[in-house]
Amino acid sequence: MAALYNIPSISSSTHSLSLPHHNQGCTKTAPMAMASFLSHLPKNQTPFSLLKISRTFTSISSNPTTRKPYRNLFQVRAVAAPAEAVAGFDEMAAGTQRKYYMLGGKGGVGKTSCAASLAVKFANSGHPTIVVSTDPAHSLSDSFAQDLTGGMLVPVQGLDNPLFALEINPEKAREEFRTASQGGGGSGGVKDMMDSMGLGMLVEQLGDLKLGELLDTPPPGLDEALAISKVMQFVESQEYNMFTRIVFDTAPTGHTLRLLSLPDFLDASIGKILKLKQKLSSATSAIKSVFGKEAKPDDSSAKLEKLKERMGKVRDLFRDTESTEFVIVTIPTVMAISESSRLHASLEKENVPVKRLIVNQVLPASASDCKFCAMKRKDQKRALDMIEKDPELSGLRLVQAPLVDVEIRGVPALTFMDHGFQDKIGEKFHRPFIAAVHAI
Ligand SMILES: Nc1ncnc2c1ncn2[C@@H]1O[C@H](COP(=O)(O)OP(=O)(O)OP(=O)(O)O)[C@@H](O)[C@H]1O
Repeated sequence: MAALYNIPSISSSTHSLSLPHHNQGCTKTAPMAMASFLSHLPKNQTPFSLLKISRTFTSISSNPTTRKPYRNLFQVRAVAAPAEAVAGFDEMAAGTQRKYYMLGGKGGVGKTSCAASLAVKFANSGHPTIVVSTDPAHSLSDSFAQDLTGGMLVPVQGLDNPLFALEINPEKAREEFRTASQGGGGSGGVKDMMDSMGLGMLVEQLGDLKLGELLDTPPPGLDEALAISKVMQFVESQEYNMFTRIVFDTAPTGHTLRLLSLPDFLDASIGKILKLKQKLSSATSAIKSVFGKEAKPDDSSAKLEKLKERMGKVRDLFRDTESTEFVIVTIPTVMAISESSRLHASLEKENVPVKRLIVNQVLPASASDCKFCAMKRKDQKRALDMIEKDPELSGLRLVQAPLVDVEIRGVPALTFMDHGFQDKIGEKFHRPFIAAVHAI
């Protein structure tokens, strides 16, 4: 368990983090993020139309030698109308109380990019933040252009304030379930022993469900629920109480819905497993006493009970209106909006608080008026009108994010995306947005 989440220790008195490697400090690695960002630019090409990147990087190369902190070396600026480019995220960054944000929606709509962008926004607003991907198909590493696959919290490079990221390995979470279900001296052990005595058939007869199948195929959503429960365990500890924003990049819609129904499913299935274990263990004790063997204590039932309890906590977290908000991410297409509407209905049914809808990849008005763009914009407009009429979605606060013509990777790009977010309230739909990343 400890190996699975090798979390760096935190000195709460100084609010600084003891990092696993001395050179991973948040303020020292902006050039790496920038270098990584720049590595995606085509050679000898003026960068993309939406980003103008200053090529004056002399200070970047000198810093590793001088070891001066990189604080404020880079700024991402909205060149067009910065005053109006107020991020729709601002409201979410307000307040000092700890908040959990779960971002979810249809596959590929930009959940990870928005979760990463939101986390950067929180950190830049002074919130020590943790962003966790619980989506079994991770892309948070790609989004931050950093390797986050090590099963430990990694400081995100290029920020002044603490932002830590983590991708949770679903295979390890599943393994944890198998271990808890089978347990030392549990059904597996019992079956092996009884097999060795030629009594394996008895185990089959005692089983009132296909135990093997259940153990080998954990219920859908369990890996993600376990991941969330893990994060809850450590962030609830004293050591982590400085973190005031926890952002979850969750798996696509279907998975989320299964996750929400999981605690009830587990109540039923764990109940069955426990019943079966009881039958097996009393049969085994009787057989062992006949053969004069000592019965080994079985702690797997306690583990299963614990698992059930942890899943219950995840269920409660999702429904906690005080501290939690589920943010639906969508794109302006009829299909995505229809799915978001269904997702909202299901979340409401499950009493999960939803206040906001992020509409990502909205075509900016500045995009050239080629036939394709004009058609696309018309199409998007139709989809956005659909939101206004949709009984599930019309009541949500709408945050729009522009479609950008660069791949969103690394902190500067994610910050740029944050500046591009606009609140629909008081805004005319479609605003040109141009950002410049400057090395000062
Ligand atoms: N506003 C945007 N403009 C341009 N590209 C974007 C935008 N948002 C996301 N993308 C790109 O779309 C792709 C998918 O984004 P992302 O991984 O964030 O989606 P996702 O919903 O998390 O996907 P999955 O469901 O596979 O986890 C990425 O290549 C990302 O860079």
